[in-house]
Amino acid sequence: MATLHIDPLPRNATPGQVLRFVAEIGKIDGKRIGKIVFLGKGATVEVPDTHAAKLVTALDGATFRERPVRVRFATAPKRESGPGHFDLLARLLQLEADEERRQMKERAARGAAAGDGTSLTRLVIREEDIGLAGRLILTLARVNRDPLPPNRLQPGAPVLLTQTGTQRPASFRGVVSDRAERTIAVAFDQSDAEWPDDSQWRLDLSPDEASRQRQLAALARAGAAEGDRLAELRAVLLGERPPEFAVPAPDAPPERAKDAGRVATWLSPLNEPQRDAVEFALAAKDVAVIHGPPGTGKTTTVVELIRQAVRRGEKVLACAPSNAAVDNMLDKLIAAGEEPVRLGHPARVAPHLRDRALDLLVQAHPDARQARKFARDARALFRKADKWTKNKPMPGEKHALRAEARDLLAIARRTEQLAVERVINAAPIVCATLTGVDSETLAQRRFDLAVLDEACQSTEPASWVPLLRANRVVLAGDPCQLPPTILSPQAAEQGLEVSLMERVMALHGSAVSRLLTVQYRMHAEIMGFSSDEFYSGELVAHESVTTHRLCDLPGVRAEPLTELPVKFIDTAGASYDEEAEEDTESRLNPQEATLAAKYVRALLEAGVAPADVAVIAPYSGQVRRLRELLTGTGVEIDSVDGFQGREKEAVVISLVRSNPEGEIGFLGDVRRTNVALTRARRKLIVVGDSATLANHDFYQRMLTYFETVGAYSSVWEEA
Ligand SMILES: Nc1ncnc2c1ncn2[C@@H]1O[C@H](COP(=O)(O)OP(=O)(O)OP(=O)(O)O)[C@@H](O)[C@H]1O
Repeated sequence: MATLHIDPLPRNATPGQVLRFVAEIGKIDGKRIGKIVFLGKGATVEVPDTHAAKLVTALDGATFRERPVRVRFATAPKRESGPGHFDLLARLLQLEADEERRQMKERAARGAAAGDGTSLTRLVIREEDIGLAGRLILTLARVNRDPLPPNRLQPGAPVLLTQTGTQRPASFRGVVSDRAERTIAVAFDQSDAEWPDDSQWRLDLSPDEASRQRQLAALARAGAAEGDRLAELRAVLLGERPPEFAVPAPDAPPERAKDAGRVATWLSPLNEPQRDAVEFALAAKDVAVIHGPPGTGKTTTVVELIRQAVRRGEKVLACAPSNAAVDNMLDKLIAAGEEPVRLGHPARVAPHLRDRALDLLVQAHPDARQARKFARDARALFRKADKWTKNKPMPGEKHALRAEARDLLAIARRTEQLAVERVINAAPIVCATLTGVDSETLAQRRFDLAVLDEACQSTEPASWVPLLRANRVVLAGDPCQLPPTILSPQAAEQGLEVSLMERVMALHGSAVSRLLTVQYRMHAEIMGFSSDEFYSGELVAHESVTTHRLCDLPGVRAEPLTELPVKFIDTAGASYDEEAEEDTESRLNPQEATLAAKYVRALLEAGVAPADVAVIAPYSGQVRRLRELLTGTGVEIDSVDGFQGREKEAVVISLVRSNPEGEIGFLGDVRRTNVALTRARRKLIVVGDSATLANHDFYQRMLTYFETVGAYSSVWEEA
């Protein structure tokens, strides 16, 4: 097979479309084309050697969705080398920062204070508590105890708490640690600050400037590196040097096989392609990529890889772009018996995993207890020095006391730092978000291996933050699932949307990657559309899931709803019109929400456990409406982004868009829909308006698929 590179393509092009394009224009039987190795703003496609030259001639200059494409044999796409590349990324980060500020200003102007969901006003402090490793936790509520209005202050969000109604308002930076219908809890590092408790307060979302600074610093270091491991890794990741893999010498004794990545004892039951991927990644001296469609066990494989690396005495940095994805990996590592340390603010760690958070582990360490004692003693000395006002102390005595207190404080800080180092040094696995790999905590510490899960959801600048400390890197992800969120269209256009993983795959293709294709999640009919559309029909359902149904679960009644794996309910013609949500820019569709909620209740009535059901909507306005409708059911309701990497037995999707103009907004990024459609194990229910959706080829094909598998129904039949 030869490999061709086609670009540029629209970001929402699907593998199915690209393969059809190659087949039609190149006049070649679609079955003869191999797979798509990579798809981003360009595509790398495998084609038979005998047809390769002919295809390049036919396709080069042909138009794909009205834009001409360039087609050539895949060699490293040209990038500026070294500093040029990193300067460009730094400029794109700056564009993104400018756009973020512009949008915040615009929202503030439009929403005049609380209306845009980024602020909560008229708050009072209801409770004070100490938690999350000695932090002050304030629980705030509305003065009149009303429910909080819709807002974007999610747990983990950085916020600014400001006193209102005073001349010189105090303000404090914190992190949202919990949220309920009427209260919001915020964690503050300054546990001994003065809190005027009879005041009113406002909370504002504040931009995460620290994360951007870390990325800029990482880019500067990566660009300037010379003569060290970072410079070598950079050369491979920019395509200036081919990646190297350890190969066993033909006459090497069996015990040397592990040098080439061979695994003697498997720690979990992986299938053959997953084992091959682990060994391939262990043999990589620079970089390896593990990619595959939803549910093919990328995270499962990465967890085995990390454990095998640790068994070889290596230190591993396990990262992902979001807190949810890091926790997903952490969860699996803990379930496997590992004891990783999780960096980051404890409020951003899922509550059931917080005992692995660095701050909490340090707090329990004997050195840290000693440090707290030194700090207490120092404060006592300061107080003593301040008290001597009546009886005149000996000359210099106050000064000496203060000097002693300062020395003690310095010792306390060093002792605390030592405790941090000891906890981290004792852990072979450190987990963090990409930009949570902070230099203050990790100091000069290096890792043998950095693993980046959900790597396609990260921008390249963020990926360089952990790479600065790693000798080798393994990237795992799926270019057909969610891309990074970019606010600035200009930055996206100039390349910020292309993840490091996509770029590396485009550069080195299958020489650097292993593909997983057997999935362990979805019934074959749930999988079918996604497989044809995004994965050239290559996705295979493992026999343990091919025909599994909801009614096979204990306690679930057998009826059509639980026996059939897929159902699409078409709301066309029923006037279920979408609306813009008041106060935010989001969308909702109230009647569609009611219909989706009706199906959720029917599933629960049939005996499906609430924890096994999820409702997904692409718009946060609809998510909020569904949460209201399903309060108290225990069913999880979230946006697509909140579900990437996860699964449920039954999933109900509300597609929301329904308008006479046929506008589908960001449903147009079909990778988002791919994620939504591939979360269900045994039952997928989709509610949507075919009259709006069918204006778009992708959704037209989705509707045809639902018809083919007998899953199509109209809301009129349901009434
Ligand atoms: N070899 C295997 N044998 C049995 N079950 C497996 C195997 N590999 C993965 N699974 C199961 O398949 C499901 C999906 O695995 P995992 O979450 O690792 O996939 P993923 O590729 O990371 O998914 P996504 O693309 O959604 O992030 C999980 O329930 C996992 O336990």
